[in-house]
Amino acid sequence: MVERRIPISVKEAVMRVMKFAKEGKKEEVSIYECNGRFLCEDIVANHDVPSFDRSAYDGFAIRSVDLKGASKEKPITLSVIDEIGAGQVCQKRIGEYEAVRIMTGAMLPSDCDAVVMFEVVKEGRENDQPYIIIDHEVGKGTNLSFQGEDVKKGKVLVEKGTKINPGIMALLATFGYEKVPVAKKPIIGIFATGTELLEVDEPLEKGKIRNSNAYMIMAQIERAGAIPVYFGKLQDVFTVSYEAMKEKLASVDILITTGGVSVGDYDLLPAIYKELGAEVLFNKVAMRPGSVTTVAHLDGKLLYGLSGNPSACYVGFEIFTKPIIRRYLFSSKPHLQSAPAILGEDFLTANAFTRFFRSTVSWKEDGLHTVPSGVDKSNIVTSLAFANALTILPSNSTGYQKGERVNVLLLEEEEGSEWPWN
Ligand SMILES: Nc1nc2c(c(=O)[nH]1)N[C@H]1C(S)=C(S)[C@@H](COP(=O)(O)OP(=O)(O)OC[C@H]3O[C@@H](n4cnc5c(N)ncnc54)[C@H](O)[C@@H]3O)O[C@H]1N2
Ligand code: MOO
Ligand SMILES: [Mg+2]
Repeated sequence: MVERRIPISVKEAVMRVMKFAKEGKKEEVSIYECNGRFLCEDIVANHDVPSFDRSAYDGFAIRSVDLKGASKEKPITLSVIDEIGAGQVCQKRIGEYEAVRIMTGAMLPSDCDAVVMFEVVKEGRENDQPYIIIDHEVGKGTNLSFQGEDVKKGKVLVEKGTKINPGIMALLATFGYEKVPVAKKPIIGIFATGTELLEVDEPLEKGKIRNSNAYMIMAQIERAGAIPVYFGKLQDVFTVSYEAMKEKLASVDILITTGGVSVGDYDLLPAIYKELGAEVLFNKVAMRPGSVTTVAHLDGKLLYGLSGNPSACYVGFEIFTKPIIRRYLFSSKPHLQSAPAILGEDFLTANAFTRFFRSTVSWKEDGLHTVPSGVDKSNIVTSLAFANALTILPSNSTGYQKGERVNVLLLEEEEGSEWPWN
């Protein structure tokens, strides 16, 4: 008699996996190599930005008090006693009715409190001494960029676990991070199991298929921020598969297999977990696709038995493996980001299990819309190419109608969610 498996809810299954979530190791990499990596420490402003008051325009630094009462009828003349470009510092004292020619970004001389742009003054020269005539009052602080206006020292700017993007690169450089503290990428091993599998360079044969899961999972691992190591495919032969898994487990942080987790005669993973002495966290989840997803635990390492069916394999990874990788990368929002969306098509079949249909979401005037990205069956591979979301349809007996509000999990969004399963 075949083993009867009792399905547990997706939420329960994710909770069981997340009990093993931990922050990974840290390393420092050159700023040249950190784009796309995940910060393992918060980035805190270690000084004010800007760190001095500076001119926001090309013009003249003045003392606003000198221009009190200036008007068209009563213009005021200031003697220009120095000139500074960005990076230069004025060494002179600026006295009554004196000004300094100043360029954008240059430090405001300490005796001045405002800048007037070139465009609004009249320039002249007498006895080789330049002067300016101004016909209006200028308020204190005009045309300045103030110390700390951008950010004040001590502020937490970017939290650990955030993926470094071009804007964060600018912050790292601003605060002098020549070396950047990032999470070490976990190493995820992959075996594709199945006697029917051909490698990508092999011609098709009767009864055989090309192994697509390994390449898909490698790309999903990279998208999650980890390093995939593909150990090749395994025939459905117990001793060979067992020995190979046992050997490679030592060299990885997580081991993924695809296929062989259901109840078929050649589904060997349940017996392999037993022989390895691994604790199986679950082997049936009330979800489709991916109901056979199995996760086991051995000596601090997780073993993922993802389904052989491509769509089930894909979804199993995104729901159960990605958050473990993201926690490893220090994220406090490790799960896929969830968002409300409007169902773009009827989905009228009853669901005994929660359904995650591979979807294409797009913005319209009234919000995010979701439509299937292809046929909704777990053995389908083509729908995956166009999926940028998984639409969650909780189990019900009536199905769902076009226009209904649903939740989607966004596959490409960098910022995840803390817990999308409530
Ligand atoms: N009696 C039952 N049969 C099945 C059940 C069940 O509950 N009772 N569950 C079904 C569900 S649901 C799924 S999903 C599949 C899961 O099968 P396995 O995870 O055991 O995977 P395999 O049997 O090895 O393969 C399934 C399918 O996927 C193809 N495959 C396998 N590896 C790859 C690969 N690397 N690239 C592309 N395609 C692959 C394989 O050829 C099979 O067609 O079980 C149902 N059966
Ligand atoms: O695990 Mo299966 O994907 O539910 O079709
Ligand atoms: Mg099977």
